[in-house]
Amino acid sequence: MRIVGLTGGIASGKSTVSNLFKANGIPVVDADVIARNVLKKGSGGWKRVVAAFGEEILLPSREVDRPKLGQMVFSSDSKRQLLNKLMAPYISSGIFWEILKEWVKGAKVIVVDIPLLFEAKMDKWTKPIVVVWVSQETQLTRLMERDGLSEEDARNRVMAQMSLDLKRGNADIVIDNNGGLDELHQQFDKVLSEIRRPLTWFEFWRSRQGAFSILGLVTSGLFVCKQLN
Ligand SMILES: CC(C)(COP(=O)(O)OP(=O)(O)OC[C@H]1O[C@@H](n2cnc3c(N)ncnc32)[C@H](O)[C@@H]1O)[C@@H](O)C(=O)NCCC(=O)NCCS
Ligand SMILES: Nc1ncnc2c1ncn2[C@@H]1O[C@H](COP(=O)(O)OP(=O)(O)OP(=O)(O)O)[C@@H](O)[C@H]1O
Repeated sequence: MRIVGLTGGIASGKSTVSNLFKANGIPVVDADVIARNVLKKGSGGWKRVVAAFGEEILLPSREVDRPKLGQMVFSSDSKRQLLNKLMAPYISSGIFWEILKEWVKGAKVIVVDIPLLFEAKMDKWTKPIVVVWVSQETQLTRLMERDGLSEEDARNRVMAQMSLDLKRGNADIVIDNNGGLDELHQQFDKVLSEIRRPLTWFEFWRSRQGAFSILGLVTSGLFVCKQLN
């Protein structure tokens, strides 16, 4: 199985690109969706986060007030590190199970959309790594427009992540998303043909089909040995 890493910065266009993958029949594991489930009322992650940050982060419904928690953690490095530490084990195991589900279904190529792929050192598990890159100016403009944030709040969120230029330097494939959607689609078509190229042997053995082939080979090998004895 080929596990493609999709990353970038906040509001650089990862979800826009991952929707294109889905529209082309490639399964996508989305770390933001997994992280949202980790904070669902009553879950293990919710309990740990509420114990650490206090009930002031809860709405009257006792769901986490996400904008309030966001405001807290994106303006304080220590609070953000604490939240990351509490949530990381749940997020990584959630990603693992989602990948396993796709493996069981027999997927040959999957995309994992992880905003903090490099920061969380998960880049070693994915190949190729696709970085959706924009200039900081475009990033701030799109972030402020999409989430209705002030410039200060938008800057805090951008600064909470590794710089997009550094991420670009560690990418196998870069999508420059500063232009319009037409330009993005043109680049995406090239990326799609790149990630659909035939699997390497390593990727094949890691797929469900490969594992069954190994099982078949071992079983027939054992059968032949038994016949010879
Ligand atoms: C702080 C929270 C509650 C704010 O929620 P909100 O709905 O406003 O934002 P949302 O979850 O949609 O995230 C938007 C983007 O923010 C960025 N982001 C989220 N968490 C972090 C973080 N800890 N550090 C840096 N950037 C982050 C990502 O680019 C993400 O795509 C939420 O982001 C959260 O639970 N973060 C911690 C979990 C995490 O690390 N998520 C990233 C998945 S790898
Ligand atoms: N090429 C483009 N032209 C114009 N707008 C775009 C383009 N690509 C993305 N956008 C817009 O920019 C905003 C951010 O894009 P998107 O939500 O895909 O980013 P993201 O990287 O997934 O963000 P997050 O890290 O917050 O999840 C959205 O409002 C989206 O519609």
